[in-house]
Formats: sequence, C-alpha cells, structure tokens
Amino acid sequence: MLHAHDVAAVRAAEELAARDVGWDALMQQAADALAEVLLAELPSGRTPVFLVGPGNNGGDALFAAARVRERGFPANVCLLDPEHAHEAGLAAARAAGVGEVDEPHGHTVVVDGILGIGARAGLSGRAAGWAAWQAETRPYTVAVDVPSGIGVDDGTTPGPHLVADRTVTFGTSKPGLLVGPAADAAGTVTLAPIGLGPYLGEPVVEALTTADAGVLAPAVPHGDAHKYTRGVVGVRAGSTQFPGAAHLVVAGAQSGPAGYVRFVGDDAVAQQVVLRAPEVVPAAGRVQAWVVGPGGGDDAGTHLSAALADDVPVVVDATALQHLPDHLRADVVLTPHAGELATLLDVDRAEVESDPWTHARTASGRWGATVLLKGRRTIVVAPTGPTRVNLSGTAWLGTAGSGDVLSGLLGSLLASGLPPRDAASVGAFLHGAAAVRANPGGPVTATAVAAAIPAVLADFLAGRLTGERDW
Ligand SMILES: NC(=O)C1=CN([C@@H]2O[C@H](COP(=O)(O)OP(=O)(O)OC[C@H]3O[C@@H](n4cnc5c(N)ncnc54)[C@H](O)[C@@H]3O)[C@@H](O)[C@H]2O)[C@@H](O)CC1
Ligand SMILES: Nc1ncnc2c1ncn2[C@@H]1O[C@H](COP(=O)(O)OP(=O)(O)O)[C@@H](O)[C@H]1O
Repeated sequence: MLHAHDVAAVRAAEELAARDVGWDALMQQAADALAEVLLAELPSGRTPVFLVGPGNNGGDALFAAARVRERGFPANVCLLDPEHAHEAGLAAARAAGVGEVDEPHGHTVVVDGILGIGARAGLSGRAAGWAAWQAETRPYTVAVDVPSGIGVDDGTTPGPHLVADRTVTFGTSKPGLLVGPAADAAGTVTLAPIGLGPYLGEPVVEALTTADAGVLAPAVPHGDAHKYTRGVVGVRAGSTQFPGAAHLVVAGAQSGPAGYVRFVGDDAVAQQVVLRAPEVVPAAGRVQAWVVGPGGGDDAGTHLSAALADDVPVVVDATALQHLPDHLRADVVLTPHAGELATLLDVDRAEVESDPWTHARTASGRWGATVLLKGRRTIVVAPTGPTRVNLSGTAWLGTAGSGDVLSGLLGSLLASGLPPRDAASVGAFLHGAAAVRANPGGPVTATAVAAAIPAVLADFLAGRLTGERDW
C-alpha cells in the first residue's frame, strides 16, 4: 500500500525524527536520495539547472547539486532570491564548484527545488515566470518533494506551478502527488525514505499496489465453500432503451468472486440476459449485495428503493444516482463520474475536476455513503478512514459501458464479503488492470475489460500481476 500524509503530519513527524537524529541529518538524507535519483535519471551530456527557492526545499536542491558536481557531473543553480537561500546548502554547492546562473533559460534539464511542503498553492513573481518558461519549453524536470506551486494537501492547481516528469518525495507521499490535477503535475513519484516511518500516524490517502492481494482475502473461497457462501449479487440494471447495460453489469458481476448472479428487471431484457449468460437467475430472491442503475429506465427510483430496503450493500450508479434519498449507509457505494457528481452537488463539472477529492468527501459526508468518483485516478472516500486512490488503468478505459462493468464487479466484491472501502478500491484496481491486460497500449471494449478481469484477479492473488497501468 502506498501512503500519503498531509503537511501537518509530515511536519510533526519531522519534528520527532529531528529530535532523534537532528535536522541536518534529515536534510542530508533527503539530498543524498535526491542525488542518487538524479545521477541515475538525468539525461547525460546536458547540464541541469537547479531552481532554488528560499526554504529547506531549496536547501535539498543545493546539497543535491553539490553531490552531483562532486561525482564529476556539471550542475548549475539558479537562486529565486539570492538574499534568501539555504546558507549551508549554498556554501556546499559553491565549494563543490557548482555553476551559478541568473536565469534558467537555455537549460533542457531542470531540478525544481523552488518550494516544497511549505508552499501556498500557486506561484507568483519570478517563480511564476519560471513556471511559464517551463510550460513553454518543456525541459526534462525532476521535482524535489513536490512540484512547486501545487496544492500539496488537496491536489489542486489553482495557479502557476511546475510540471515534473518525476518527483522525488521524502518520507511519505503527499495527497497532492496522488489526487487531482496536481498528481498529473508530479509525473512518476519516487519515494525516498528518510526515516520518518516510525513517527507518521495514519495516512490520509492510500493506494493499492500489486502487493496488496491481502485485501481480497475475505473473498477467496476455501474448501467447503459453495455458491451461497461465496455470495449472491443482484443486478437491477438495463431497460428496453438500454439493454446493453444489463449485459455489461452482469458481465462485471460474473467476473468477480461472488458465486451467483441474479437479474431483476424488464422481462424482455431478462430473457436476453439469460440467453447471453445462462448462469444468471432471472428472479428476485435473497442477495448479499445489489447493483442498481446502469442503463436504468423510468423505474430506476423504484429499483433503488427496493434494493435499499434489503439492508445489504448496494452499488448505486448512473440513472439511480438521480433518485438518492436524503441519507444512506456506509455500505452504499455511489459510483458517479465527475459529471454525475457535479449534478449531485449542484456545481459545475469543471469544479469537480479541479478539486475531485474535496467534492468526493463532500458527497460522502452529505449522504453518509461510500463514494467512488470515477476518472483517471478514481477516488474512494468512505465515511471514516483514509481515502483510497486508484493508480491502475489506462486512458483507453474511457469507453462506453466500462463503468457498467465496474459497478457489476463492485457488486460481486461486496457480495463476497469485502468491506465497502476495500471492495471499491480493489474493484477499481482490478478493472483498470484488466483494461491494460485486454489490449496493452490500444483500444478496448467494455466487454473485453470484463473478460480480462478473472485472469487479472488470479494473477493479483498469486502476487504475479504486472503492467497494471500504462502511464
Ligand atoms: N524539515 C526538514 O528537516 C526537512 C525538510 N525537507 C525539505 O524541506 C521542504 C520544506 O521546507 P520549508 O518549510 O522551508 O518550505 P519551502 O521550502 O516549501 O519554502 C517555504 C518558503 O517559501 C515561501 N512561500 C510559500 N509559498 C510561496 C509561494 N506560493 N510563492 C512564493 N513563496 C512562497 C514561504 O514564505 C517560505 O519562506 C520540504 O518540502 C523538503 O523538500 C527535507 O530536507 C527533509 C527534511
Ligand atoms: N482518462 C482516463 N484514464 C483512466 N481511466 C478512465 C479515464 N476516463 C475514464 N476512465 C474510467 O473508465 C470508466 C468509465 O466509466 P463511466 O464514465 O461510468 O462510463 P459508462 O457510463 O460509459 O460505463 C471508469 O472506471 C473511469 O474511471
């Protein structure tokens, strides 16, 4: 599991760590780790320019520039404010023979040490000018701790900021490196441990990795399992207008760990579902989880009420999102995309896209439900506990019907006994990985994504899942 902590938690941990080892040792560890990545990563034959701000982030950059120079490679520094630069760091850089330039222009490799976790989001003045230059010329950029100018704690980018190809972050990840538009500005994130681990509390954001199959353990059938102990998932989806959604939700439900799929809906649609998937039972009955809404018709509200009355976990998607009662339970999983969440919260879609985490939390708080906000980095917010962000997948997954497959898979995971946060986050993870598996580097259909899920799930359980994202 990847973990991210907010600025206050990092500051508190640094304070405690510094009591044990001293501030200087912490910074030296950070600079060492940064220099190692730079020496391994930086394109050879080009001189990097280290952009240096007034605080400790600039200090890290200065010490790292010194290390790079000491190892025989060229390095220039460019000070944002020559009156305010980390003194010991500047002395080290000068002693190592690092060059000094007044402006970064002309460099094609940048190390961004302007601001770190001490920054307010949005750069101004000279730093904003550097951000504009960087956006225009796109030098290869490594950010120190965080790209300068992002909203470190919320993942927003309300003003000028740098955009990195790689970010070397210290001690723990930060929310802004995982969620929202800021995460896109971070590029590939490398975690450099600097010994904060023992001093950090519970993370605010987590992300599943290929090593987290333990989350699926409660859903794995053992020797004496049968179809009912594996869980029954009930599907209330599709309509005469959108019969395909019924097939796709069923395909998603059948791809997961549950042992039985029921379908409740329009008779003609139910007949088609059974023709295509003969394992499905087209009748109401006891279920351990419901999926309601994809391709739903005028009766989506009635289906939602019926599902909620059953007192089992419910996945609420698409049309059913228009019929929410005032209060829901934590085992109800709402699965809007940004447009649907905007409608639910009566805001513009662009507002949700610029600050997805806040809006997902708002919805979770308002309804008391678990919210899975779909997108490039799908976000799962439960009423309590850390947010989970999904780092698997491919932009090719943005294809009609793939959300229907996801809702079916989530229903299966819930029916098999996973708690809502785990079901939602592992469902998004497997769904994204299946899209890559279905056709690496190219287009996929929702049907192909569903078909790829069982093998991806098996590989995940066996600890041999690779290539789970294409970015
Ligand atoms: N505290 C420590 O011992 C460690 C800190 N480390 C580094 O220190 C960084 C944090 O250092 P600081 O607390 O000095 O903070 P920063 O280096 O982020 O800089 C804060 C300074 O920038 C100014 N500032 C804030 N927002 C601004 C904006 N939008 N535009 C212009 N100026 C702005 C502030 O007034 C303040 O003077 C971390 O991100 C990390 O890189 C690492 O060396 C690891 C150890
Ligand atoms: N750019 C993207 N990168 C990765 N995944 C994406 C991207 N765009 C959409 N997705 C994923 O594709 C799925 C689309 O779901 P949804 O919008 O509900 O589609 P539909 O309603 O057609 O089924 C979601 O799982 C979402 O996270």
